[in-house]
Amino acid sequence: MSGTSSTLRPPADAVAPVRHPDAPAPGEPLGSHYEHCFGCGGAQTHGLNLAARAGEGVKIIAEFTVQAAHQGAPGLAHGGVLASALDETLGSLNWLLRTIAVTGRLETDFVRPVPVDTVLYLEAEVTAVAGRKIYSTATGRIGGPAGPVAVRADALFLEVKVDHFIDNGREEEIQAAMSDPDQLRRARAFEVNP
Ligand SMILES: CCCCC/C=C\C/C=C\C/C=C\C/C=C\CCCC(=O)SCCNC(=O)CCNC(=O)[C@H](O)C(C)(C)COP(=O)(O)OP(=O)(O)OC[C@H]1O[C@@H](n2cnc3c(N)ncnc32)[C@H](O)[C@@H]1OP(=O)(O)O
Repeated sequence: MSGTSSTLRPPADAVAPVRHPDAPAPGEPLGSHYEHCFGCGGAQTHGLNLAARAGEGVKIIAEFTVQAAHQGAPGLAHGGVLASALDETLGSLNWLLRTIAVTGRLETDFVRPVPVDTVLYLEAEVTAVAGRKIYSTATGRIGGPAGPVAVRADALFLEVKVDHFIDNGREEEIQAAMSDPDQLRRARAFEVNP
């Protein structure tokens, strides 16, 4: 069973996404946007350690290897972890638009079980933009980049200002991030007019 709810269908006045001229070149690794990010941060022992790179157009390609710490049923990846991998890949599209956006809605189809040690080959693409709304879609394949689809998702991201994090994040981490020049540099990479 699959399907997408009407809130994830772009409105009639939506426009095609535009890759920002200063976006990372196709093939370029994106690195982590925040070292403590569960999805891409190197400082998270049980995180996904998802490695993403820019694709052509407004596309991202990423890989994630399912670890024993990611199990739900014996020897199988937890569905929430797989949804996180899709969410992280979709979130990485921000690098190509140079926009800061957060997930508003994420709809996931779990098509095939994904065993521990499996490499999930992920691809995400922005399909349309309408004002602050960014519509995107992603797949996760197993057995190789052209293997069968195991998971897929459609999403709506909402553009936000950096204040979204400053106003809502726990004080301790916000202070640490704001006093880290490397973190500020990464945050600026998402802003059109840094
Ligand atoms: C100095 C420190 C800096 C540190 C930062 C460093 C780096 C960060 C930079 C970039 C981050 C980059 C990458 C991140 C990568 C991966 C992470 C994965 C992504 C995530 O994991 S991120 C976490 C999960 N995410 C949230 O934590 C969001 C919580 N949430 C909210 O914060 C609000 O909910 C928000 C902002 C989403 C909306 O709030 P809002 O007030 O701005 O907007 P509003 O409600 O007015 O809606 C406007 C129009 O969107 C429609 N709309 C809204 N929500 C909708 C929904 N859910 N479904 C369908 N339609 C929706 C309305 O219906 C209306 O539509 P219309 O205009 O047609 O009426």
